Amino acid sequence: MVLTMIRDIAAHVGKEVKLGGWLYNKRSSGKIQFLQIRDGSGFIQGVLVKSQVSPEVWENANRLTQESSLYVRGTVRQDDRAPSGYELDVTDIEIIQVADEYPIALKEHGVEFLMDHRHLWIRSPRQQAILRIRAEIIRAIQDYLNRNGFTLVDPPILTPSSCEGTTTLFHTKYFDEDAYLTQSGQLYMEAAAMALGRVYSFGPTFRAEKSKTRRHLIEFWMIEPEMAFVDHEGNMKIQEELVSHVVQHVLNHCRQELETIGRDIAPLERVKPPFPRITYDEAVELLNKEGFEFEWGEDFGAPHETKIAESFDRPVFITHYPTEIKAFYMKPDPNRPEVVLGADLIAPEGYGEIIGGSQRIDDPQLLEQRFQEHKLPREAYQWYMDLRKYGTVPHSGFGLGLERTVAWICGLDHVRETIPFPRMLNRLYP
Ligand SMILES: NC(=O)C[C@H]([NH3+])C(=O)NS(=O)(=O)OC[C@H]1O[C@@H](n2cnc3c(N)ncnc32)[C@H](O)[C@@H]1O
Ligand SMILES: [Mg+2]
Repeated sequence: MVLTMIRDIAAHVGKEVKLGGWLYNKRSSGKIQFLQIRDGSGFIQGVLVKSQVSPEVWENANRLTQESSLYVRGTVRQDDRAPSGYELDVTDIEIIQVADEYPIALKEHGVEFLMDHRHLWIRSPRQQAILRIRAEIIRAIQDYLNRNGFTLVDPPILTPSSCEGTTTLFHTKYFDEDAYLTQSGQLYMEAAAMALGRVYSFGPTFRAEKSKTRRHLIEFWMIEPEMAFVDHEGNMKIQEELVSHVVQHVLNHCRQELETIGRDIAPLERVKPPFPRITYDEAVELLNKEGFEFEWGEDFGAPHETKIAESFDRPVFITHYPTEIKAFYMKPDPNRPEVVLGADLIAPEGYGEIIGGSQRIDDPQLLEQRFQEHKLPREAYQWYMDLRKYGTVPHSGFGLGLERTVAWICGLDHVRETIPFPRMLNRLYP
């Protein structure tokens, strides 16, 4: 008798197998019970015929409650009517534990209730499907970057300074020094790029954002490629190739999961390079034509990004933002210093910014000037300044927000479903 997993059941048609799993649901028609069993790798229906099993086994089936854990033995039968294509003719049930009354019954629940029970909610088919797509997106990102000469480099989580402004820093003590949870691995990736050429980091980043929106998390995961000798346009080319590769990978490997969550894949099938590029100036003009009263120099909010994206059938780069509203490290356009050589990538369908990136300042004098303008503690950035003194080169990079990318590709309403245990304003549990 082989102990197998539901994902491998096709290899055992006609044979008796043993499965370990949980009872997802059950129904009975008097002399026959239908057990929906899940084992983490999939779902299968177990059919129990009263006349063909011992009274003990039949009684065990009666005792099972939602999410009870069990071993079940039976013969695998191919059945095209079954969602998985197979059924199990059950011969034996060994109960591991009869679960207490399961709080997430198979009916609608409020969001806060589900979030309070996130550690159980992730067992539902929909949440399993989203987490599987998230994992495939991570796999596709690493596949693309590893195949294109990038080296994974891990930046520190505890840092002495800010990267993306000082208003969203998480402060902590580092013995008797002040430290901050990383907002972005970028500055360290710039150092790594001067060593290894093309690098990327993939890890959690932290922003003490007081924003309670469907796109903001307090702890989110970011992929941050950094490339020596790559300019602004080269940076965008890599981004559009990466995002297109990821979407295609999900379409090729996650059809069942996309179906489970009811995702319309037509918008995803249009995600192919090159992506359109629109300058900040052109975007401001578009918004005003569309009835927004938008002033040059302001930053775009979600409604603005949604309206801009509606003019395109795939993700769109907005380039050349005003220098004043962007981070200190962004290289100004030599022909027009009031704008920077950077871009945000805006996803369609109202998902907004999924990537922020730019070419970096490589001139030591200009960087010194920026430290002063942004009132940054100079000593904490001495190492970063050294990169401009010992062989500075043109270089660029970007940060892809994993959860926003998952939300867009899955077509979800809120980023809370994109991460196993979301950290949001007023949510630190479970
Ligand atoms: N290496 C780099 O060049 C990255 C750069 N230092 C950076 O952090 N840019 S970013 O602030 O726009 O954040 C990048 C992306 O990170 C995501 N992001 C940024 N902030 C959040 C929050 N609060 N929640 C979820 N996702 C977030 C979003 O997709 C952004 O486009
Ligand atoms: Mg940004």
